[in-house]
Amino acid sequence: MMVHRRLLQLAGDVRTPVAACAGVGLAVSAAYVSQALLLAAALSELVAGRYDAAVVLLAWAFAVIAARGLLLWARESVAAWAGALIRARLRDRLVARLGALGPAHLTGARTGRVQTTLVDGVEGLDAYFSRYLPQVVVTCCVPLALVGWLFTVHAPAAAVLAAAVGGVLVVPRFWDATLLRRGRARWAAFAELAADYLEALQGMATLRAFGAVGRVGAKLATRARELYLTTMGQLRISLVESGVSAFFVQAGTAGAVLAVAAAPGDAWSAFAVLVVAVECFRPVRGLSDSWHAGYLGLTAADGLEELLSARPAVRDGGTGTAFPARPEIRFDGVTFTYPGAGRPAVRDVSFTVPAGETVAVVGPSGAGKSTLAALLQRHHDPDAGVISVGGRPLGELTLATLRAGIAVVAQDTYLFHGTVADNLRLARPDASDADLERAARLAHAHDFVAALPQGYATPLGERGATLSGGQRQRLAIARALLADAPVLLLDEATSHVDPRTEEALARLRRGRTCLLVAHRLAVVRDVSRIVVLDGGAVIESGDHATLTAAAGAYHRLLSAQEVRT
Ligand SMILES: Nc1ncnc2c1ncn2[C@@H]1O[C@H](COP(=O)(O)OP(=O)(O)OP(=O)(O)O)[C@@H](O)[C@H]1O
Repeated sequence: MMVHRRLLQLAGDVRTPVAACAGVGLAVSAAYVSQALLLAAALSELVAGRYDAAVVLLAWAFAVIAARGLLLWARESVAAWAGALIRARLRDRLVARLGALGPAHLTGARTGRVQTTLVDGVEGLDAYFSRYLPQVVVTCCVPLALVGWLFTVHAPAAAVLAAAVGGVLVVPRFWDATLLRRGRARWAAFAELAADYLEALQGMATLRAFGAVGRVGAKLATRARELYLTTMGQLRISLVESGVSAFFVQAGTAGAVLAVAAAPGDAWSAFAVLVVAVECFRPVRGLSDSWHAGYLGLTAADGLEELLSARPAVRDGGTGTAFPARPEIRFDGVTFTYPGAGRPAVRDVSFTVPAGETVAVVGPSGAGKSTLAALLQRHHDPDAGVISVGGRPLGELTLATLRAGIAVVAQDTYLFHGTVADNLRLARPDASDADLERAARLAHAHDFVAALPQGYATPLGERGATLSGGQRQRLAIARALLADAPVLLLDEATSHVDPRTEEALARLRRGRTCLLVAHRLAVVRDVSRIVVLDGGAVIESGDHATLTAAAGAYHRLLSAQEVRT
């Protein structure tokens, strides 16, 4: 019986559908038992020569058979309904959990593993909760109830059956720990294989460019073999379990017959023992039939445990729901080290972005620019120092308020597999078609969108694969315009842009407090102040003119880039 602590906890979330499946399962068992006992009673009446009574009992038995047909149909329908409900509830819960964990979790975990949990894990749990767990309930209730009743009819046979039922329920438990261990190994192998496949598909162009397709194919084949070996290991355990169960079922039935032979009673008790010996093991056979459902659920438990017990990088403990209008942004002595990293990514960083103005953070690769952007969005919290908007520390606002107050335009825009309109409405689901067009016009995106085969209703393909980088970025600008957030974060968004995109970006910045992160100084224009970051620390700050005149780090960075270009 594959029951796992975490799966039982999760069952609490889907108590009603699981209880409904178990209820119908018990009703089906009751129908089997009633039919068998009616037949036993009819046979004993026949032996006694009371044919009329036998006919009435047989008629009842046929009625029960018809009712059982209906109950079996109901069991399938309820299992399908419960499965759909369970899948939806679990996915909602897991997706909400992923949302709370944020990008900080996804940089630590392999996307393929998370995807395996969300898709295969949830599918596995559907069958576990809608079929296996209800059958566990039936298996625990029906044999015990039947054997208990049989003690009132034929005590010696009941004692033999009680021992066999005890054996079938208890002895296989000795293999549970091994089964769980092998299940974990199998899930780990399965999730790693899925993650490797996803990575190989996503990086196919790079693999081909470096002639590495064959090598990666060989690695995938090794992984697939590991999965095969762990699956076979688990199946071997299941065969031992099935053998032990089959032994107790056969031995119990034979022992009950021998007990009747040794102490024969009337015809009714003999027939009753025979039918109970069959019926009390029927749920056990049903549980063996659902073995695969139990096994899938058990193996998925670890992936779910990993996801559900992961702690979010930041706590959503704020209560403020009003994002300040035209706020000033302040970084005050901010220090942050990534978990597991040896040294801080940013150290004692202090600067201010005045309300409605733009400040650029520049610096070489690894200087800490993206880390500051991530801290502003509270993907992480600083270890020391405070970041505030409009005088309020970020932690005072709810995460939803904070994120609604900051619009982000990055160099590499993520577009989803939907239409242009769907992607724009990500920023404002209630935006009208006219709103979309207005934002797209301001972002200089309308003309190319209108030229697409279905205009705003054109599907964009995965990650917006059917558009150029510049077109994707203009859609991102339109999205940010629609969001109408008071704070703007431009993360390398000004690099490699054409003049029309630059004009759209300038329009977007107007009136908003903007933090502009840039690697190349040539793209930093029209900003109030430049903060030069190196090795995680602010080494200089000022406007273009003073920094150039100072001939310091900014000057050296500028000269180096001019030489390179
Ligand atoms: N998830 C992470 N875990 C551990 N260390 C990280 C992580 N992300 C970044 N770092 C480290 O933090 C430091 C700052 O990185 P960051 O990405 O902020 O630099 P950057 O200035 O944005 O660089 P680039 O211009 O190349 O994007 C680097 O030393 C980097 O290796």
